[in-house]
Amino acid sequence: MRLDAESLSGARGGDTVFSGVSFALSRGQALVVTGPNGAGKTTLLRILAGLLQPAAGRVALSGGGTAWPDTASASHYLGHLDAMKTALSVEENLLFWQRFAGHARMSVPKALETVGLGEIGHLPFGYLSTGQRRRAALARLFVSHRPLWLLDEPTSGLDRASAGRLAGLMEGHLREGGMIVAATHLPLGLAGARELRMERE
Ligand SMILES: Nc1ncnc2c1ncn2[C@@H]1O[C@H](COP(=O)(O)OP(=O)(O)OP(=O)(O)O)[C@@H](O)[C@H]1O
Repeated sequence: MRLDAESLSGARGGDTVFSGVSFALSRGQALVVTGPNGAGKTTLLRILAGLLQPAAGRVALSGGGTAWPDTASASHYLGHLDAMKTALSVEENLLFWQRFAGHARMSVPKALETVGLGEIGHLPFGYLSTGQRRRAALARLFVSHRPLWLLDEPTSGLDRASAGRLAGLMEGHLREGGMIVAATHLPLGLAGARELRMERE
């Protein structure tokens, strides 16, 4: 499987945010996207996820077969917001995501253990601390399999131990042949990841 971004431009509100972004990613590879606030990292991730149209250029996923014909179907997109309902329990939220995304992988309790939240699946999501919310959102990556992880500031709100745990989980995904594009202001601890530095236009 291979992800190709060719001469991508991104625009928001009619203004060009970035242009001429090209990269290729194969199984087992990660790209870390860095740059100042407003450089277009989130815009790029949303284009890769199929949530925004590029202003120019194209995104192509090859080798995904009928299960993963494009990046929208092949990816987990983890944005700034945790995309969880505060009134539902953590488990209920994750069950929803598992049914929605399909390709069930781990059970919800197992995914919660994986992110170190084994004890609190029964709590309403709204009761969780900032870092616990982020970890619960990260559990979405494990309840359903998607080969491409698109992660926007994945360590935001995480303590050092949780960030280290996430680095290990991301490396596990790469070892299994997955791909990761992650926007970040902080080092993610991903050995061998390439960097795409974005600047404000
Ligand atoms: N919905 C929108 N309408 C108009 N402009 C937008 C919209 N969303 C983002 N922008 C603008 O697009 C530019 C790029 O924003 P983006 O969120 O992609 O940057 P970023 O690199 O992810 O920043 P940060 O590091 O702060 O998360 C910014 O100037 C922002 O104000």
